[in-house]
Amino acid sequence: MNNFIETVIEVKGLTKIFGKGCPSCVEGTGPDYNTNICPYCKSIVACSNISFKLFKSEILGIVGESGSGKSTLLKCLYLEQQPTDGEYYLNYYKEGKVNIFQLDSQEKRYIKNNLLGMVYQYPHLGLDMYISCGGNIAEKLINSGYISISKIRKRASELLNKTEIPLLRIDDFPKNFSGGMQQRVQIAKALSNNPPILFLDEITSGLDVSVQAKVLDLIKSIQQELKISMLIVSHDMSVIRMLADRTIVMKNGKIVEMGLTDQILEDPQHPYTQLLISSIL
Ligand SMILES: Nc1ncnc2c1ncn2[C@@H]1O[C@H](COP(=O)(O)OP(=O)(O)OP(=O)(O)O)[C@@H](O)[C@H]1O
Repeated sequence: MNNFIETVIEVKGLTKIFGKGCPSCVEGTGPDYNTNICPYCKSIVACSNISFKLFKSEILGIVGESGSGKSTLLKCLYLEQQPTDGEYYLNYYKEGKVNIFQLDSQEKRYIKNNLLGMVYQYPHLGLDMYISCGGNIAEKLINSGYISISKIRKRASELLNKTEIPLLRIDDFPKNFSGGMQQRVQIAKALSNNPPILFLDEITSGLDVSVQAKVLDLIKSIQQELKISMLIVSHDMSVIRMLADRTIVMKNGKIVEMGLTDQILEDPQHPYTQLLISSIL
């Protein structure tokens, strides 16, 4: 843990409620009640008072069953969704002294284009299937300030090389690629502007087991080489076991357990975590 001393993200009290909400939403939902639906106003409490830190160069896993609030949390952090409440600090932006959720849309766009990368579960969310693989990467590079065509092409080639996509496919459309290859193009695109932080949402769901293993290996080697901080969401404890240094376990919108992945695997404290782990043993 000594390597993980610098905090790159700090999240405090993040809550996202779908519906009109009421003062009892947060207290009336969660794993103790086995629901994320408020019994009083029937709103959905997707994320409930979530607080954690992401450290420099670590992979932090977020695991939980479908509906536990993982994707909503990631969407809030990638600034695609505005939370109902909470604070979000990035040490790469104004030395971590400004609550990112309170910024205007222009500043949020700057942060998305320069500091954050995202790899989605479904490649069509991260890629335009009808522009070339190189064109997809170029789009992101242009958004982050690249203007020289030759530099863009050079950077795109470097990224394809890093993500093990044959260079001769640079002008092909991602719609003609296999699922595993589409995920690798997404990873190349997400890395193109050298973001210090990368979010990954269920990136291996829907891939064959052998392809899953290759994508996970790629993520691991990229992280080791580039030392970027990653937040990886999965419902699959074996994905988290393979990648994450620390793990957050979520259920019904709340954190039930957080700690070193090895510790959580060896000595899970919460019954829900014990259940998740028994599923992979
Ligand atoms: N736009 C929305 N409007 C209403 N409810 C939503 C919306 N998005 C998510 N929810 C609800 O919020 C809760 C958390 O959903 P979320 O997608 O974050 O969970 P998850 O853990 O990522 O699960 P999955 O892996 O199935 O996506 C669920 O009950 C979901 O139905």
